Amino acid sequence: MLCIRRLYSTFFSKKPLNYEALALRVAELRSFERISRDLILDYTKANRKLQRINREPRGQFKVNPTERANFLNLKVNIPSATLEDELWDFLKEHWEVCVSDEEIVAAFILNPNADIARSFQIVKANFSMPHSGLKLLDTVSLLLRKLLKKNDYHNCIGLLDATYGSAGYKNSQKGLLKQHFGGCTILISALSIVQFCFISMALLYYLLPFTILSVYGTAYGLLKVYFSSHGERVSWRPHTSVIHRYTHRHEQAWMNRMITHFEEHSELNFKNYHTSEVRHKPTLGIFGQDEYDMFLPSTTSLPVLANHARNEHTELVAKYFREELQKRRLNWKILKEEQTLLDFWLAHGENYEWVEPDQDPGEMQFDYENTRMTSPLAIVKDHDTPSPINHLKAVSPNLIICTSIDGTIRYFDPRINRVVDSHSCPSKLFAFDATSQFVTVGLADSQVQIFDLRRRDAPWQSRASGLRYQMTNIRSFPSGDGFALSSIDGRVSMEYNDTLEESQKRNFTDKTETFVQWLKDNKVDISDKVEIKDLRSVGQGRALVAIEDIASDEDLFKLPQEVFINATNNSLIKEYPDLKDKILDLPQWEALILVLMYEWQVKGKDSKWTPYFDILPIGDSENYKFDQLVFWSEEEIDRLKPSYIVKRIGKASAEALLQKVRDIAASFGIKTFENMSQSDLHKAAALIMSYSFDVQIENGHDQDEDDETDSPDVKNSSYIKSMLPLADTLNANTNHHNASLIQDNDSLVMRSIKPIEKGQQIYNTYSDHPNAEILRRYGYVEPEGSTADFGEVSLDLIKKYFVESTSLLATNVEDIISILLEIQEEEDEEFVVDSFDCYVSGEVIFEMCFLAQLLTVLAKINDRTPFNDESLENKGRGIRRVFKKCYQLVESGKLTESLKVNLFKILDLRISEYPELDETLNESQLQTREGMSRIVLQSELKALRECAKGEKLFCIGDTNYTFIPDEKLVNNILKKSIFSEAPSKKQKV
Ligand SMILES: C[S@@+](CC[C@H](N)C(=O)[O-])C[C@H]1O[C@@H](n2cnc3c(N)ncnc32)[C@H](O)[C@@H]1O
Repeated sequence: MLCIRRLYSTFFSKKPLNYEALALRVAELRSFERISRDLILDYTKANRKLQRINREPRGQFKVNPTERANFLNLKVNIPSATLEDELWDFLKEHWEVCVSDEEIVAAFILNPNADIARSFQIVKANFSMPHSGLKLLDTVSLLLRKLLKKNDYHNCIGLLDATYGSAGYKNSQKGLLKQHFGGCTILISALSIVQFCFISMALLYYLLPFTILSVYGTAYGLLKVYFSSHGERVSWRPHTSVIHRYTHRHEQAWMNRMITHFEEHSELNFKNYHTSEVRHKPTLGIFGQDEYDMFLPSTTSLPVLANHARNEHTELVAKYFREELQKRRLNWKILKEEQTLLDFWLAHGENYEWVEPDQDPGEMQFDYENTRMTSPLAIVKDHDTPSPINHLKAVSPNLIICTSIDGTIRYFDPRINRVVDSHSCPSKLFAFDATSQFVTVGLADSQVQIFDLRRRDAPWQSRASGLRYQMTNIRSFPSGDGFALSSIDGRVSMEYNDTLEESQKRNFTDKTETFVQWLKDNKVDISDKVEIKDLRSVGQGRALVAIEDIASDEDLFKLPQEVFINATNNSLIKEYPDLKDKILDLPQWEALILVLMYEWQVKGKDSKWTPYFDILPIGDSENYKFDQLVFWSEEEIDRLKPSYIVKRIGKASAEALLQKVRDIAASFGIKTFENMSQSDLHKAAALIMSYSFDVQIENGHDQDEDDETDSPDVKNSSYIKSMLPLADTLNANTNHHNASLIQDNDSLVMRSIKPIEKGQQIYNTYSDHPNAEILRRYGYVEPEGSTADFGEVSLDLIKKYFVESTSLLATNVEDIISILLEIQEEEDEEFVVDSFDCYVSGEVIFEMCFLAQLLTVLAKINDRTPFNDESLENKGRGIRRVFKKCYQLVESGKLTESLKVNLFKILDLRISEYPELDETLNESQLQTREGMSRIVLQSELKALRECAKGEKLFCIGDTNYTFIPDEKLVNNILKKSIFSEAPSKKQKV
């Protein structure tokens, strides 16, 4: 028997198997009495085997398919479709046997070549066959699975309707239920009758309904629990009966599978759902609100995913599913863990990988942390002193970016488990976010750096954030074109990733507009003829420009006292009235630095002057320009040599002043005032130096004289050092000065002092300073030269000249100078100073002529009667006589001929100390520190050369000096013995 069965089971598929052989075997089959299921199964296998052979490339028959079909007139290559048709015909011939056997049905439908309609037909027929006992193969499920693989949801649902959802099936299920119900009732009744034997009839009468009810009640409860679909994508709508749930349980199970499949294959799974829907919703409330608690994204909100183009088909299928679920009393529901993920996502940002549909989000987080804990080698191995990771984000399956507080950013490739790139930021890194294009980090000092992922070696942008305090978080906009920043004080700033230039421009203009509005809100009256313009392109920051022609003496704006910041108008004394006297007792500088620091640093954004600070270099990084000499490095300062400005920078006195301010602030006992940073103090001091005004208290505006060091206290001054918004927006230029600040009762008015044409800049004056001093105080230079430019000749150079060029010895010269200093004291005349100005007008300060005249005459006297070895007392006597004679000489409008020669030589000596200067500097060079140094040197050199021309050297004031021979003066002086004490008349007698 076994032998016959084996024979039957390989009747068709035995070797050799080809089309001719199979056809012969089928013909042979006609003679069989009864066709067994094994034979049908074998035929199916053989037929499919031939189809498979067709698909395989063949070694020997490398001919094209049409030729192959007729090779040697043999039917060696019958198309699969023909074979499949033949198989179908064969099955139909033996339909009854086929459809009653799941194995045959499965063999037919599982082949890739099987036609769906035929599969459908055969499965449906198989399903409708009455079955006794357990089915070994669920052909419906097999076909459903196959259809799902092809994403053929319509046929899936069609098959479901025709099988598990069909009325016949449901009725059969109901029948089954009834049978169970009947069976149970009989069983309970039988048990009750048995009980009857032991208890009284009356008791049975009461007990029977109770027993029946409790049995059915328990059964119902169990069924309900069993069919309440936990953890599935679809669930029964409320109030769906247990009977319905029971009869439709396969339908529900398959709908669940189909939807999960659809979501995963259409990339509509939960991860993508977040990115499409949730970000538009302010709360999570939309989930679980009603029974249709999961919405599929609409066409417009569907995410555009790189590899899964969204298409209308997806939309239609989604709609179709919704309708089908409704029909079946089913809901598409959110899963608990997804809700958790959603919370997690909202709190931590997206891009956390959603690996499996039922993955625990907590685990995902853990996994990432694990990445750092379990793979430290990969992450830190190329760093000697690794700092712990403070942020981490996966921007793609191939790239995880992690950062450390020390400013390191590392790029980790999870595929190879290695850090593939890393770089460092200049300071501590507090906040981070990344998109597929940009990495944005928040650093110390409110700096933000944005890196383009394609070029990570240098930041794409570095900028100051809009926030003052330490950043806590950064979140990139979903659109990727900007980010939101938060800081520890609870502020949030929104910023755009536009190009640096665009963003700076926007920031700059926004700040100016806010400032102008603030001025108007504070009753600052501004003429319509002026406007604040952006002149950064020419290195002048903000500036006031005429937008209409302006006549002389026109008011350009009027500032009420309320907008000034000074010792009497500030929040510090308003909030701490007890400090008022203390502050007024301070010198001007100390007082203003303190009140300014309080407004800027302690009050911060709560200060009334915030919009003003936002346009000052201290608050506007785009207008950040602290080029005053105190900010220059030693090397930069060296470029200013031989200008004597290098000796007057005043770094040490600035430090001392700031230390004093610090001590005073500490004595105030204000906690928030104790942590002033040195760099902020420097900025405040530099700001006051270049932006403050000295406002006269009684008699009008008194422009700042040199009060940097010894100013009296505020209370006893005739002026008060003040910050004047808008007035300090005006730049200055000694050549183009066209407006001045004038006191007008309680207000200050900026008034034009000459006609100003439309488009011209309005220039105030910062007093008449040469370029070197303008640079020291204000950090800029006038490229065409200041009208007040001068070069300088030092006392040391004059001494050196006389020692090297005359008979005077160095010690003698020193004695002469010390005696002259005494005379200077006695006579209250100042002619021995550290350096002498030589103006660009060609004039020199007269004191220089006078000193040189004295030394010239003394040298001539020394030629005749050397006095080097005389006692100091004797020298003093002689030098006093020379002083007197020279004084008389210059008073009579005369100088000696040798003085003229010596003065030219001294000037030449000074000029020779300057390097050769290349005259040509382009616009951008002019704005660099190097360029400005050169301008300073050029300005000084020009002044010295003008003087050396001699045209105005001896026209000092109203006097045009004439020259006499030196001998004449010397003879006159030496008429007496000048270095020995003249005997008194009494003694003579
Ligand atoms: C009182 S503020 C004038 C307003 C300033 N431009 C601004 O944007 O805030 C003085 C500062 O302006 C700049 N400044 C003034 N006059 C200038 C000029 N003629 N050329 C270049 N910069 C000038 C210097 O940086 C100086 O420290």
